[in-house]
Amino acid sequence: MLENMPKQHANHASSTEEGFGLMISVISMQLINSTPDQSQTHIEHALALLGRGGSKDRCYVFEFSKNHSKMSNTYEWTNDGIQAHKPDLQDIPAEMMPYFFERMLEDGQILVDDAKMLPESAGGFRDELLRENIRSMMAVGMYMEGKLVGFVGCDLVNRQTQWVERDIRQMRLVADMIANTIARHKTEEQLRATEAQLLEANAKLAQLARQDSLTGLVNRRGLDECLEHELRRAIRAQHPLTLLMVDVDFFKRLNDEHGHLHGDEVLKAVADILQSHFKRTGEYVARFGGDEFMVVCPQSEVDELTVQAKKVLARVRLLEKRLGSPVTVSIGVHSDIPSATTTTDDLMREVDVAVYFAKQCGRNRIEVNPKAQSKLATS
Ligand SMILES: Nc1nc2c(ncn2[C@@H]2O[C@H](COP(=O)(O)OP(=O)(O)OP(=O)(O)O)[C@@H](O)[C@H]2O)c(=O)[nH]1
Repeated sequence: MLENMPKQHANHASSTEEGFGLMISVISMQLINSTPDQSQTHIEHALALLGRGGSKDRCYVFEFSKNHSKMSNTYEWTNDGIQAHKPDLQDIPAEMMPYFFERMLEDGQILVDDAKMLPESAGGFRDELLRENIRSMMAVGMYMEGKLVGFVGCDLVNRQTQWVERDIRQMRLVADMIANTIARHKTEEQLRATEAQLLEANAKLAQLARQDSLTGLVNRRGLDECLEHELRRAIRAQHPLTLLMVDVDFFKRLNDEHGHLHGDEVLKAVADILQSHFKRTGEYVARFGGDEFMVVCPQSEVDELTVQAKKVLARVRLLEKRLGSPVTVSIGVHSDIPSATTTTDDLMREVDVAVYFAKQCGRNRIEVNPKAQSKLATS
């Protein structure tokens, strides 16, 4: 839109009320539609239009730190041949220009017709203007919710003017529009940040809801979801889905004799052993309940898994050395190439049967569900 306004019209646009009205409506349209990521371009375009329209040499926005102890030049437009100062004007401390900060905070504006005429008390401020060859300058406060947050200003370099009421009025209008735009962008950015934090917190909660806090394994709820997913895949692809149920032997007695904390250590150690054995893509280990674990292995053969399960039995027995109490587990294995009507409950029931056999046959052993053996043998 600004680009559509010819430069010769933009120049001196504010010299008539009509021209100024047009300039304000162009600036307003662009700022209303701008988003936080376009803020730099749109606000600097607004400053350019203000500068060209009012024959200024430099127009800028400064923003104060929260406690008004510092200010930084955040947006700047300079006319052809005029040096830009934005990079040098960052984090300027109030002590460097007490005169300027006091005036701004008290009056909400500063008008300098001739920098050379500034009083001695203007010290650092006057030096800065003269260093930049600025003769006349004007700055008008930007307010958000009644609080001074910065200012919009302009300079004349190597030339001088007598500011009139109309100049101030025009600058105040632009300052209000820019302040509203910055405030809106800040709110939008805060909203986006809050939204991102909420999404992250929700994802974390969802993960926690599926995790067993003692062992860090997937919990029963997570297992149900994963198993459902794997079952559907196995049905579609007609490949075997194998489950191992691992149950610590005489765990109640172990708790009673060595204490609950010791029992927890045993559970964590068994979880670690299982995780280190079943980590092929698609395999996962879950804590099913108190002292029961479930291992889900898609596309694996029973023989292959039985070899792994034997290694697990051996490693669990070795825990006695480290933990000081004898530990063994019983493992039930069930495998099926599921039909369209197979459910996760069917699979769990059958693997439970297998672990029951293992317990009945003396514990510290592996039993494969006979149904799995016969079905796989005939498939
Ligand atoms: N330390 C500890 N104990 C738990 C936890 N969750 C469940 N338990 C205990 O685990 C024990 C499970 O006992 P049972 O189901 O009787 O099984 P078991 O004593 O291992 O007997 P078998 O399975 O027949 O060998 C119960 O005493 C529960 O209180 C836990 O998070 N930590």
